[in-house]
Amino acid sequence: MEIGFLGLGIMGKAMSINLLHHGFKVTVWNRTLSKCDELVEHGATVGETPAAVVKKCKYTIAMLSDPSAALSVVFDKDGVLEQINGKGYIDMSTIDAQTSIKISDAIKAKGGDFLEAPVSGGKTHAEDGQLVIIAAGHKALYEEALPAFDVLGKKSFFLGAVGDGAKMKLAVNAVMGSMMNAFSEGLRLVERSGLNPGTLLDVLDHGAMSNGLFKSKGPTMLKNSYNPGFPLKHMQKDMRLALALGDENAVPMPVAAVANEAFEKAKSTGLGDLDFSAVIKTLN
Ligand SMILES: NC(=O)C1=CN([C@@H]2O[C@H](COP(=O)(O)OP(=O)(O)OC[C@H]3O[C@@H](n4cnc5c(N)ncnc54)[C@H](OP(=O)(O)O)[C@@H]3O)[C@@H](O)[C@H]2O)C=CC1
Ligand SMILES: O=CCCC(=O)O
Repeated sequence: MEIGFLGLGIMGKAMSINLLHHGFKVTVWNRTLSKCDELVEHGATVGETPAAVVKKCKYTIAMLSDPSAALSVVFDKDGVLEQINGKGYIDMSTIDAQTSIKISDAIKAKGGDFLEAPVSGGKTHAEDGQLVIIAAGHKALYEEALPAFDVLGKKSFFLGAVGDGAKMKLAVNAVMGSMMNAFSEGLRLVERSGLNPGTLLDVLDHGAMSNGLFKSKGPTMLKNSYNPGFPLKHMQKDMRLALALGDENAVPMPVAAVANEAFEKAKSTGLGDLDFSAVIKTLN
């Protein structure tokens, strides 16, 4: 089956290569078109615009940076809406529920089907097909997309109405952003107390807080290496959107609010394009 793929950043590139390696025909588009070249080497075809991709494919996946990018690709000239009649559109970007519903309503009004399917898991999970997919929206489209989701991820959830997947993803990242700040403080505390931060990783790993995040980010943070797996600017976007969701639901989120401030500070000092673990640098 031919799948369209819009957005070849860190995640989109890994995900579309994975689909190609598993025998899917993939037509790609990226705002910076030159990024499609590497995908062509893996067997992809290039569409000149989002509309051209949608026209060619039964369903199209998008993996874009933020709500404004997600809206632009759908609503702008040569965008998804122009060719969506009778087709499926699956937005896997991390965006807020309101944006997702706006996209869904427009697509349905033009005769298309919509599924939101944000993911938990980062670059290496995308490369290894180990993402966790948190879908909501058109159930039949979810079922149709399962062969692709089975390649991209290790587990897929279907939560129901459009917006519910987006909200769940924001809750997951609110926890992750808060954990990263607590972890950073622990590492600095141990270091400044004259202890070996490597030992902290070991102690944590043998206790109740052993987890994949500390295991994957701890060693690179000790090497002061912040090549972006998950860009810090996107984590700050997720914290901002999660806090707005908290506000809508009258949920106090003091821990996430402080974590958001740390990511905001990191962004304002030029760390936005580094991995989100670079937030530890705000503690220098
Ligand atoms: N990295 C990670 O670990 C994870 C990321 N996510 C989420 O996935 C999404 C993508 O993340 P990631 O791949 O890391 O991000 P990147 O910054 O690497 O890629 C962003 C993509 O969005 C495109 N884009 C940005 N603005 C626009 C616009 N106005 N119009 C069209 N395209 C645009 C970029 O195009 P161009 O190349 O032209 O700039 C690029 O293809 C985000 O929502 C992120 O929160 C979810 C789970 C994990
Ligand atoms: O949204 C990004 C999540 C990154 C991860 O789960 O490793």
